[in-house]
Amino acid sequence: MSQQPSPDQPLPTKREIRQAARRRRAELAAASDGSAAGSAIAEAVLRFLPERAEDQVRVAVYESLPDEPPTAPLIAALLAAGHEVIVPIVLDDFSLEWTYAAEGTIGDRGTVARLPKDTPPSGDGRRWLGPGALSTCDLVVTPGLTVDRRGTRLGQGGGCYDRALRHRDPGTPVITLLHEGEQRDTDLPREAHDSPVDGYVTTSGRVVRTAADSSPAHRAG
Ligand SMILES: Nc1nc2c(c(=O)[nH]1)N(C=O)[C@@H](CNc1ccc(C(=O)N[C@@H](CCC(=O)O)C(=O)O)cc1)CN2
Ligand SMILES: Nc1ncnc2c1ncn2[C@@H]1O[C@H](COP(=O)(O)OP(=O)(O)OP(=O)(O)O)[C@@H](O)[C@H]1O
Repeated sequence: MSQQPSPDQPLPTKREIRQAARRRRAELAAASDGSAAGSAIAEAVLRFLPERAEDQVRVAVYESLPDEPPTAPLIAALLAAGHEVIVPIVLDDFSLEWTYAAEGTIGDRGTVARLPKDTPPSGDGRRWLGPGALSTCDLVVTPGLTVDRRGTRLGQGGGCYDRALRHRDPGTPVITLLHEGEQRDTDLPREAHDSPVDGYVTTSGRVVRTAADSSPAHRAG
């Protein structure tokens, strides 16, 4: 995405950018080869794993919705390599709760159906790991509609990841998955709660590290 702002037009709001990004996502998803995209993402994210990847690492991912860059092959590849994968459930206050992803259960949960707090886990042996589980991860892979060159990420607007990322270890890299073409050349609006990401991976398998930024919002919280 590369809309150039014109000097006499007001800057678009997050809401306007989000609406345009959702429309664009629907078009890109319809034109995308999901199977190639899933493999490209899995390969690229495995390459992004921190150095000690020969050991078991813990990675936070999410279960993708139909228009999103597909995550099922990534989750399967991480599990096959012996890593731990946690995925989020969203609670009614838009905070995220985490549970282990297990092969065979991928995609069978409503990842955006908000659950009342204190809902017991359903399914064999599943347990909640607590919102703080993100602090134990070696890599966090987030959803997002677009990311700019400074690493500002625009999500679905619930603020779920903005809240959740406050729990991560400041040294843990955070990357967003995008369809190729969703990256943004002009700056997104950044608010104090927005936690910039370290990079993004596209459905073409491109790994892009976003510029380090020391603005006050960086690593906020
Ligand atoms: N695949 C995927 N999982 C994800 C996210 C995402 O973007 N993609 N999230 C990224 O943050 C979190 C969920 N974000 C959410 C943001 C808004 C609403 C929401 O407003 N829900 C409405 C109903 C929406 C519907 O049914 O379509 C509601 O509960 O009233 C829910 C979840 C966690 N899991
Ligand atoms: N740490 C927080 N505590 C409370 N509210 C927050 C926090 N972070 C964000 N919010 C609120 O969440 C709402 C959505 O924020 P924003 O538009 O930045 O979402 P987003 O980044 O697109 O969504 P997401 O993080 O779910 O991908 C805003 O009203 C914001 O004030």
